[in-house]
Amino acid sequence: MLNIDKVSASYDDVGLILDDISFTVSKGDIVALIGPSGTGKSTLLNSITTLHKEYEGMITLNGDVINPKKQKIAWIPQNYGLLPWETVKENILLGGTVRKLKPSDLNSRLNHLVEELGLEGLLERYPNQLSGGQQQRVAIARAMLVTPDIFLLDEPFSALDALTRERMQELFLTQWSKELSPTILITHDVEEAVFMASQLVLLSGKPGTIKAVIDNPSFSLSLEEKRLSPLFYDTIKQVRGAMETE
Ligand SMILES: Nc1ncnc2c1ncn2[C@@H]1O[C@H](COP(=O)(O)OP(=O)(O)OP(=O)(O)O)[C@@H](O)[C@H]1O
Repeated sequence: MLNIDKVSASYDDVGLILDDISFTVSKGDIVALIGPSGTGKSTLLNSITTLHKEYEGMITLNGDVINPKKQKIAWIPQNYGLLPWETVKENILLGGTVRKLKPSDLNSRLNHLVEELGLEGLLERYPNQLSGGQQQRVAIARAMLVTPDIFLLDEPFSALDALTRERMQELFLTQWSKELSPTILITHDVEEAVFMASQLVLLSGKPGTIKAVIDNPSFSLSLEEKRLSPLFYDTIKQVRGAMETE
């Protein structure tokens, strides 16, 4: 379980960005963080990865202070985080560095993802030779290469066209459901949040605080029926309503 306990984050030159944020993400949960631009969503993910260190409060994973050298964090940052001097294939394989897998297992996972994500023919290219959507799909492949202790997804599908985006949401959920790693998803798309998350945490204000926490009753529906279900639409309406109220 990922536990975020009374976290208040700041930047030296800017001051307080996030104020007293607490929530937990259990195995089997996907928490969507939604809220206006600048409420500190990415800062919270950066704090969990330990990249951002200016915060008070505690962030633990299964009771231990987070340590990316020991725990496998699959992180898709907003700028994709690809290494420009490595090829697409090398960038994807970086996702396997913490968990030691047999080369044959790693290769079959790689081949499966390359096919599912439509990356055939791009493996020897460098990131600057790819479109934004292609770079984002490489970052998704890297995050999904091995099962992590947690997924941190910062607008992971934002650069994809609408149909690819829906396919990637389904691909992620299908793979995720095999191991159920605690997951935080940042998205500006309410429909995406309700399609993917078991719980939605709404942030607002500057500094960002938690405005509402909404459980998603449509989470357990099958992928085939979810987008068509009244429960799905009712939840989207509920979330929009909560975002609009002061
Ligand atoms: N490295 C930094 N130094 C100083 N201020 C920063 C830094 N990174 C972010 N900020 C500021 O912190 C605030 C929160 O930024 P953050 O990116 O966490 O918000 P966000 O909710 O993820 O926004 P968005 O939805 O636009 O991605 C913003 O006002 C931003 O300008």
